[in-house]
Amino acid sequence: MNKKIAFVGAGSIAEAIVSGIINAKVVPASNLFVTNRENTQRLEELSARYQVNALSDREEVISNADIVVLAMKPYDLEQSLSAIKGYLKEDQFIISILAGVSTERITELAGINIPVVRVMPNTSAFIGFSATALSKGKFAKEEHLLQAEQLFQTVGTTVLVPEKDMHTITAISGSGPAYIYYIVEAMEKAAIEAGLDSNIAKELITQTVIGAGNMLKLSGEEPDILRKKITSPKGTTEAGIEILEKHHVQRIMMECVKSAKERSEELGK
Ligand SMILES: NC(=O)C1=CN([C@@H]2O[C@H](COP(=O)(O)OP(=O)(O)OC[C@H]3O[C@@H](n4cnc5c(N)ncnc54)[C@H](OP(=O)(O)O)[C@@H]3O)[C@@H](O)[C@H]2O)C=CC1
Ligand SMILES: O=C(O)[C@@H]1CCC=N1
Repeated sequence: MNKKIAFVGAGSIAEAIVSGIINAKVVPASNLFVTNRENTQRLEELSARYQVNALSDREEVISNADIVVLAMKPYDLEQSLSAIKGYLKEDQFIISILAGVSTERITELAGINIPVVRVMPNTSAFIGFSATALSKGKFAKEEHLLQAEQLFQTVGTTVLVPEKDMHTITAISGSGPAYIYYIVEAMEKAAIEAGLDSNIAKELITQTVIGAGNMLKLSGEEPDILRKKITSPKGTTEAGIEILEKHHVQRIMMECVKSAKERSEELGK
């Protein structure tokens, strides 16, 4: 892709995407520009690690870009856009990865009819395994959506969705890896508490998660069927799942997603 891409925000998700794009060799590092608010040490770090153009000069970063990726926290958006809006042009387009914030709000803050594509990736972009959802705003055309999709296909799988679904998607696949890590943390603690060597525990648990993920993707079977195949009558899994059922863990997970979705809605206000 022969486009210059500017990241405004140089945090964990910006790095995951930059790393994924560079590994996929679709956009050369020399076409990637990164800026942030004040942390120059972070910019130096990214420049050394990925050979991208990591610069404090926002004007240089924005005015040379074809695509501007907004990657700051939602509550920093207003201040950030007011600092860069003077350099934005209608022949560029914005990709926003901010949780909760609508394309309409971004256009309003940008103050020009610039195309905006809203994207929700996750940090697995770092290794090319993001699950990314995209939707286009009022001024975005199919070509913008297609370019954004092509870009995010380099860091994982993509789906096109109506913007109204973005809050739910943010709660499911944007935050989703964190829920899995949370469970992994607990499994590791239990294994170590039971006397297992921590490296052995980590290796077994990581491979278990990878295996379960690949089974979901490749076996064509529903998760409850896969689970039942592991659960022998009066066996170990049954004993474990009984505790999860007793504590209503599925219902708690549903509440977790609902709460994350509600937070996404709040962030957009
Ligand atoms: N982390 C994740 O898994 C995901 C995050 N997102 C979304 O991505 C966004 C970023 O998240 P994350 O990477 O975790 O956040 P981080 O806190 O890691 O990074 C935020 C970045 O924004 C920069 N920033 C803040 N204010 C400004 C400003 N005025 N101008 C330019 N840059 C600014 C910060 O710079 P400085 O350090 O100099 O202050 C920092 O580099 C959020 O909106 C989040 O909703 C979406 C999907 C997944
Ligand atoms: O926690 C957050 O708000 C962001 C959005 C999705 C993942 N991290």
